[in-house]
Amino acid sequence: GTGLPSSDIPLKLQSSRVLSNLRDKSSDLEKYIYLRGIAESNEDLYFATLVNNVEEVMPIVYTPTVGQACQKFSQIYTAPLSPSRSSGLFVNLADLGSVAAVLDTYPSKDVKCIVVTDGERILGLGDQGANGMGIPIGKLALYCACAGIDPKTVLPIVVDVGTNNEDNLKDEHYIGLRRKRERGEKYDQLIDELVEAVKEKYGESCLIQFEDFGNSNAFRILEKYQETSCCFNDDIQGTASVVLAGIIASKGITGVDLKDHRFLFLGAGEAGVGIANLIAYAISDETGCSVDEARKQIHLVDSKGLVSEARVKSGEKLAHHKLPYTHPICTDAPTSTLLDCVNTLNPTALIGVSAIPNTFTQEVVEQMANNHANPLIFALSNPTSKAECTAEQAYNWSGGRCVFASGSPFAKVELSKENIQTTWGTKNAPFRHRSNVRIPGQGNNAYVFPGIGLGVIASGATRVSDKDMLIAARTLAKECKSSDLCNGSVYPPLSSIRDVSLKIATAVAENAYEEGTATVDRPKNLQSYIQSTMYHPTGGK
Ligand SMILES: NC(=O)C1=CN([C@@H]2O[C@H](COP(=O)(O)OP(=O)(O)OC[C@H]3O[C@@H](n4cnc5c(N)ncnc54)[C@H](OP(=O)(O)O)[C@@H]3O)[C@@H](O)[C@H]2O)C=CC1
Ligand SMILES: CC(=O)C(=O)O
Ligand SMILES: [Mg+2]
Repeated sequence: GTGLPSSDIPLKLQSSRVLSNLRDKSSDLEKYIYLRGIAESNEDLYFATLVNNVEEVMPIVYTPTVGQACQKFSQIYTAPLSPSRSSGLFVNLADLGSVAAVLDTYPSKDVKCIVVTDGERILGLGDQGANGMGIPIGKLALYCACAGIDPKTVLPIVVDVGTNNEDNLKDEHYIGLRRKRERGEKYDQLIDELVEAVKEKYGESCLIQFEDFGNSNAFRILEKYQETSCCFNDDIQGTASVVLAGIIASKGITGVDLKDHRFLFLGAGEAGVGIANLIAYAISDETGCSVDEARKQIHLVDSKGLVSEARVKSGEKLAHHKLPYTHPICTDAPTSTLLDCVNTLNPTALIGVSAIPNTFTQEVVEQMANNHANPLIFALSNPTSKAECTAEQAYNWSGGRCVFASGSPFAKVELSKENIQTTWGTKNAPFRHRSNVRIPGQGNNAYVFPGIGLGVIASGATRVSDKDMLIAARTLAKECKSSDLCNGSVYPPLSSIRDVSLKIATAVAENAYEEGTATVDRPKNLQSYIQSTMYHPTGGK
């Protein structure tokens, strides 16, 4: 005998048992812990549960619950004594000089996809140090579930260089280095050694996704490795792609072309500047104007106010990534508050990536809705507790007329009849909301990074380009159908994510062949080939 129970329970049945146990748990964190246990003991069962119930289970393994799990990561940590696939790999400052040997401790040898964080900016929750491991684990779970990347080929990494989070430093259970963050040369050396060791061990086509680094490192690291290694920064580039997709798709509701929008961002960090740069690139690609010209219709607000030429002239040293957006603003125009900026700049789209909740106030949303028939209101900060406003607020304050998207999921909103204004839509809009139900789309990079990764891995691409992000955005936008738009969503349902990922992957792989970065011979039928490489949790003893 096998020593296993005698009845051979099919995976589907096991998975429905997991789901019913999950529903019995009293908190989301309990659900997270329960699922982590299953991931450790029965990978196929874990993925079957996630793949078949993505809308219900994703908010547990990913945002918002993963944020809470990171904050409690040291308390709930029960991983085995040696690194395992489901618990990831910690590369510490003390490993400088021997990072390759640390990679050798990982059970999988055929690694194709890595998500790495240094834990400094975990969602909108700030520095979580080594507890940030929840993020690479969660992101890679989505690679496997949403794009069929083989779980045997993924590697979650935390680069532990210390933390400035005092609560962690004081916590006796904290699993990370108990010191302040390394900011000097050793930091750069450690990242460099990791990138080189990955290439050496797993090859030039092993994909590295940089995730949730603080912005003083994120932009630098991306610039340093983008042209020489197979990598991208998900917060800068993946986010940009998904948001651009939502804006393109929103034309189906608003009738407004991408090039005719005026954008105002709350937040001028990785997500803000990443999105702004890709929008400008897309407008330039569509209209033939220069990227700098396109940037003139984009304004950013940071923690000190509107990013502008006046701030540079006053001697303020603005971060490098903000400089392309230091536009001249009429000096007597009020810009002290977000509401002032909305009045002065008259944006058609308001995009929140500040991690500061409740900043899209009733006045701000009402002003957007006074100015435009269907303003875009994207509250993209994660987790839910950091969202600039809720779906319900955005819809109610705009009389149901705004196009809303959020970083973390919000439930559908049913507007009371008297709260729906009849003046929605513009004469160009091919589609207008007709019902009082809104299903807000999730403007989260999870819609694109799995598909991009699948395309890169399947073609053996050795680089990830900004064009890949543009292509992924356009592909995703096409997958948003009128059945989605009629509920107010600018994204397809998450239940179709594997199909969406396959399409994104095919487009990205095609681009790798065009750009000459692919290393796998081009198959005759690219899409069916990529589909044939996708992992399906099938179980079996
Ligand atoms: N939906 C999605 O897919 C994604 C969502 N995000 C979310 O976006 C948020 C920001 O992430 P990221 O850009 O990487 O973080 P960064 O730290 O790089 O940037 C944060 C930005 O917000 C600004 N900011 C801080 N406080 C205020 C304030 N009171 N008013 C206006 N602006 C303020 C900061 O200003 P300053 O520059 O002056 O410090 C900075 O420009 C997070 O919550 C994250 O979860 C991120 C990636 C993907
Ligand atoms: C979604 C994501 O990557 C973030 O909030 O950081
Ligand atoms: Mg992130």
